[in-house]
Amino acid sequence: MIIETKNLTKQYSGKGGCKGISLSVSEGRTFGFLGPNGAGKSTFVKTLLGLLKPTSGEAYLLGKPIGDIKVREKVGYLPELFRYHDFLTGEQLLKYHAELYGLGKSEYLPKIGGLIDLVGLTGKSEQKVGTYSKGMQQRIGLAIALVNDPKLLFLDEPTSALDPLGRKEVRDLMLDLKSQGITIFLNSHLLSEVEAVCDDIAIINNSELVIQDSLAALTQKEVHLEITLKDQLLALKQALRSYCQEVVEQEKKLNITLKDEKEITQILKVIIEHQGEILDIATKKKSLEDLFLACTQKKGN
Ligand SMILES: Nc1ncnc2c1ncn2[C@@H]1O[C@H](COP(=O)(O)OP(=O)(O)OP(=O)(O)O)[C@@H](O)[C@H]1O
Repeated sequence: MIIETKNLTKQYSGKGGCKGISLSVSEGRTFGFLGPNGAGKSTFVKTLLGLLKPTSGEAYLLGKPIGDIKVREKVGYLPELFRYHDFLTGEQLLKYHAELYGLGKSEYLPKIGGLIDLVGLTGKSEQKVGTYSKGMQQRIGLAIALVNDPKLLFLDEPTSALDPLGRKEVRDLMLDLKSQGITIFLNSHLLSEVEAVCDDIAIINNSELVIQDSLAALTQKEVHLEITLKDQLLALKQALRSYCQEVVEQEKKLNITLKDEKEITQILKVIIEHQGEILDIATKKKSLEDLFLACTQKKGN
């Protein structure tokens, strides 16, 4: 496991923060960490990065207890509330962070230009960061997070300041980094972004972990089928009940829940065998939004 925590707790004077979080992230995966505002996401990430001291519990990055200097050299971080040195140019800022990572000039100089291009700041590297727009500042932050060629990358709301085109570019960049085997820990409120790039997710609510699994397992198990028939057929409904997890009837509409989409063909066969005439059919898979709402509305949010 590249990240592993056991009952990790960080509270502020006994309140807020994150509580008793036990989760694990496998190497090479893109992990989405979700939760409502104030749920404890940033606290958890800052604790893993050694920016906050845990109140209790254990945490390991790359197999070593948090705080290990050698491990920090392999970790990249884009904070949620980024604020950089206004008086430096983009290029100077990147060089400064490369040196903070202990990289020698011969290591970092050849890659500065490539990083500037990668985050879409071509032609802007000589400009002072103080004159950058918020989106440009977030882009330079992303370049800083990549300057040490991290094995593990923490991105806290990496597209919050970007326009739709910029969001797509960063999404593609995340997919590219993933294809290079980099593990990404992504905090995001944009569920469509999480659905597009993440393999696994965890949802945190009121400081506590509610759920953790692969995105596919959490969102694609059940299929909901809504079928409108020309006539109500009692024998058909009875036959369907023996095949489906759940059949709810609303006049001529049947709302059917199946364990798997492979069962759709069988359902259609049963309807045809019973001379049922289908007027309309729609399928709906459980979305990440449904899951998020179910997990975060339970405890009174
Ligand atoms: N420095 C602090 N002092 C006191 N309480 C804090 C501090 N930082 C965070 N908290 C509290 O801890 C809880 C979790 O905050 P955190 O910033 O970790 O949430 P988050 O999930 O990242 O929220 P958001 O999605 O809004 O960024 C909140 O109740 C917050 O008020």
